[in-house]
Amino acid sequence: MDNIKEVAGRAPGKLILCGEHAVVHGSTALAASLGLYTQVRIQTPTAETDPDGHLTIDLRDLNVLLQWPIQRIEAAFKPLEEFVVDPLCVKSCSSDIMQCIASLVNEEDFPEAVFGVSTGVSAFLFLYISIVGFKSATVIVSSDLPLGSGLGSSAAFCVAVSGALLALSGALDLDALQGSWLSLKQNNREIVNKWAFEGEKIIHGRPSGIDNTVSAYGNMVKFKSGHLTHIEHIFPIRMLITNTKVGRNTKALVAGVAERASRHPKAMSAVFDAVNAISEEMADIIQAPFSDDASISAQEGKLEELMEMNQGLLQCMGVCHPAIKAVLQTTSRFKLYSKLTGAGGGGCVLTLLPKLLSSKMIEKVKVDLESQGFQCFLATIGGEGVQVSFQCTSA
Ligand SMILES: Nc1ncnc2c1ncn2[C@@H]1O[C@H](COP(=O)(O)OP(=O)(O)O)[C@@H](O)[C@H]1O
Ligand SMILES: C[C@@](O)(CCOP(=O)(O)O)CC(=O)O
Ligand SMILES: [Mg+2]
Repeated sequence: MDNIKEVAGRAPGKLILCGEHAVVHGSTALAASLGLYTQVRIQTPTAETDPDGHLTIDLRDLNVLLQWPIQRIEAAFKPLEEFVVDPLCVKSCSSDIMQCIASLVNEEDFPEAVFGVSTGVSAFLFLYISIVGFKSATVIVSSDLPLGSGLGSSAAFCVAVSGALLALSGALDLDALQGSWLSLKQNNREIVNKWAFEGEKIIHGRPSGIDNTVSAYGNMVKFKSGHLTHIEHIFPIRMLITNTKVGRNTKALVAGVAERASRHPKAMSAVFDAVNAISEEMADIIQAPFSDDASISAQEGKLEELMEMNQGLLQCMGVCHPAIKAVLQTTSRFKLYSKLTGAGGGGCVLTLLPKLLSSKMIEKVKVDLESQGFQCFLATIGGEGVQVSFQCTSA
């Protein structure tokens, strides 16, 4: 019998092509996975390497290392009369559970620069204790994604953590091949996605579920009121991603849009309806057949117009930022169309790069944006969703 020595999970970030924020209020949105991943490695110690039992989490991107004795975690959860550890029974983090988690997290003195880390740590502890219980482990998290920039790092974190923990618990139906990344079966993706959504709730407050869904399933999805439709994405889409490097927090931005919607219910409902129509049209264009460069250019022209309209409506929702406007102005000087992606308020902006745009011109746009202090990159769109891998030792 083999003993699991290390389990890893990895999950991609995402681009929202259309419909962010409105999707929280029931509109359709369109998103694609990104070829940038968050990786979570879980090492299980032996009685010799950790005789007293600890849970250690090493958040490499934030330079934060936390450790709790397992007994301390058990003591924190003692007030809960019934706390069920069951990887197959997905539950929400109740206020009682959150109080126990807060008693552990509040003991930590996070540096000011990593404000926001406590919600990620709380989500991690909730998932860990719910899925594997009061067991020792060292968990190492690292990501290719910029955190808090609209590319779904929170969802990639929750999906990768859930995938790795479910694999460790034995709840996934896998043909374990050591060392290689394993794709999950549909029913396994579903349970990873459900747990990740519960984690994302702790980080976002009121998530739509689109980010964790596209991270779990990969490729391109259309999403509305919790329902996912896979999009056949044969149309070639190239996007330049520009990170304004203005930090922001999704939870606060989502709450701000909800407040605006409660102040102006009729006007905002019209805004959300318009976004719904734009997302539906965009999905149709992406799935429509195309024959030659001329038909591609015609479809790109429509996508550009829809992106411009979506950006205008995001401004109506109050989630733009002067840095985002600076990116829009710069790219429009090159006759390119852009929109913010994710929660806005800073973060990343997408610019559609038409198929016939030369690499020399793309370079010029990048140089201009980077001279203003922004960071530009191209990334592949529509890759694999969550994957797991194992390293075992023979007992
Ligand atoms: N690699 C990571 N390590 C630790 N925490 C992470 C990581 N990725 C995401 N998080 C958590 O997610 C939060 C950022 O989520 P959010 O504000 O939704 O932005 P986004 O999802 O657009 O990156 C961070 O403040 C942190 O709590
Ligand atoms: C604003 C929203 O539509 C997307 C947020 O994405 P991100 O956390 O900024 O990557 C919120 C959601 O759908 O849960
Ligand atoms: Mg997020």
